[in-house]
This record gives sequence, structure tokens and C-alpha cells, in this order.
Amino acid sequence: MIEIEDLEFCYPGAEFRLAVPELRIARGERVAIIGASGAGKTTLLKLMAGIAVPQSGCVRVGGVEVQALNDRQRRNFRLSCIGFVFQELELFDYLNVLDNIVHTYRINRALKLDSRVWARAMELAEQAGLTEKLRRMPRELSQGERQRVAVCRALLPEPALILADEATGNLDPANKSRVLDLLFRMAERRGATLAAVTHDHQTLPRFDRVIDLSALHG
Ligand SMILES: Nc1ncnc2c1ncn2[C@@H]1O[C@H](COP(=O)(O)OP(=O)(O)OP(=O)(O)O)[C@@H](O)[C@H]1O
Repeated sequence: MIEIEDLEFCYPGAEFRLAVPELRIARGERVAIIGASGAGKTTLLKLMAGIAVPQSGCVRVGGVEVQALNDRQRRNFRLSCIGFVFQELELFDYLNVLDNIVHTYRINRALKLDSRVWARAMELAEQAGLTEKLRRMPRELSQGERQRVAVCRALLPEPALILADEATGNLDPANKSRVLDLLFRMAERRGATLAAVTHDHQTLPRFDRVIDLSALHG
């Protein structure tokens, strides 16, 4: 699903340099990405999603050479095959929970918001324990509930690749396992690949493999 070769990346004007000689993640594999603070874990996810583009090397996702796409193609690629869950999630304050969950379908013309999608949105919300909150506004939710809304939104298009960046970082244990359950259940059901950055070593046994970014650096 993901093949990275001879990758080198740096932010303009910054000292940080990420070098990944080789990294492969199989379709359907669930991997945790760990490493010291500042090792480049978030940057690696951004490179996989085409949010950042390497100075050299190759990032292939589902056979697509992400670095070779132009800006518009990269945006379409992201919208069509990647579900991104950040810790600093951004829900839309002016949209209720249900409208937040289906928002991707309103901004992407390639996606059709039909009755099947609405049904899936309701099912996801139910699995996330949000059925009672669908008409609530984000400001009326707890942090754990907001995070679950963000996960539902990321998973609704049934992405082939789920990228999670500290998705459970600030959550209490109950919400943490609820968010992880959602991510894993969806990954399993759709055969999606899951790459999750985490500092939470207690969750590592749930993953198929742990990638230590500090050990990958070239
Ligand atoms: N937009 C940016 N411009 C310049 N430097 C950046 C930018 N984003 C991140 N960096 C730097 O790149 C390095 C890697 O950052 P990154 O966020 O990928 O690390 P991380 O491993 O995810 O860290 P943490 O575990 O603390 O979240 C850091 O030194 C950071 O300061």
C-alpha cells in the first residue's frame, strides 16, 4: 500500500532533515509509528498524504507516486483515498455533529451524498456512541466526543488508508479505547491500511507492527 524509497525531506529554511531509505507498509496492515519528539513522525504522515512533498525520493501510495502529482491532483488523491485524523482536530463550529461527519461529501464533487452515505454516517455515529448528539454543535461536546466526531468524518468515505496523528493523545482511557476501536474496526472491515503515530506505548500490542522512526533515519 505504501512504498517509500530514498526519501529526503526538509522544511524550507529549517535544520530538520528526514531521511527514509526504505519503508513498506502492506495493504491492510495496521502499523504504529513511534519515535522521539521531533523525529519527524507527523512529517512522515504528511508525506504519505501528499501534504508535504519530498525534495528527493519516492512516496508511492496504492501505486500512485504522490510526489509526482500537482497540487490539485494531490488534493483529489487525499480526498479520495485518505482518512486523516489529527489530535488538533478541526470541527466546523457552525455545523452540527451530523453535518460535520458528512462534510467531506459536501466539498468533494466526486463524492455523492446519497441515502447509502447518510445510512453509513448514522451507523458510524452509533458505533462511536454519538447517536444522541447528532444535532448538537461541537461546542456542546466533550473533547472525547469531538474526537469521535472527527474519526467518523475521516472514516465515512471508507478510505483505503487511514492516517492517525496522536488521535487518542488527550483522551481518558475509556475514550481512548473507543477511538482506537473505531479506527481498527473500520480498518478491518474495509481492509484499509492504518498508520498511527502514537506516544502511548500501552496501545502498541494492538498493532501488527511498530515502526520506530528514530531507527529508520538514514
Ligand atoms: N512547517 C514546519 N516548518 C519548519 N519546521 C517544521 C515544520 N513542521 C515541523 N517542523 C520541524 O520538523 C521536525 C519534525 O517535526 P514533526 O512534527 O514531524 O515531529 P514529531 O516526531 O511528530 O514530533 P512530536 O512527537 O513532538 O509531535 C521538528 O524539529 C519540527 O520543529
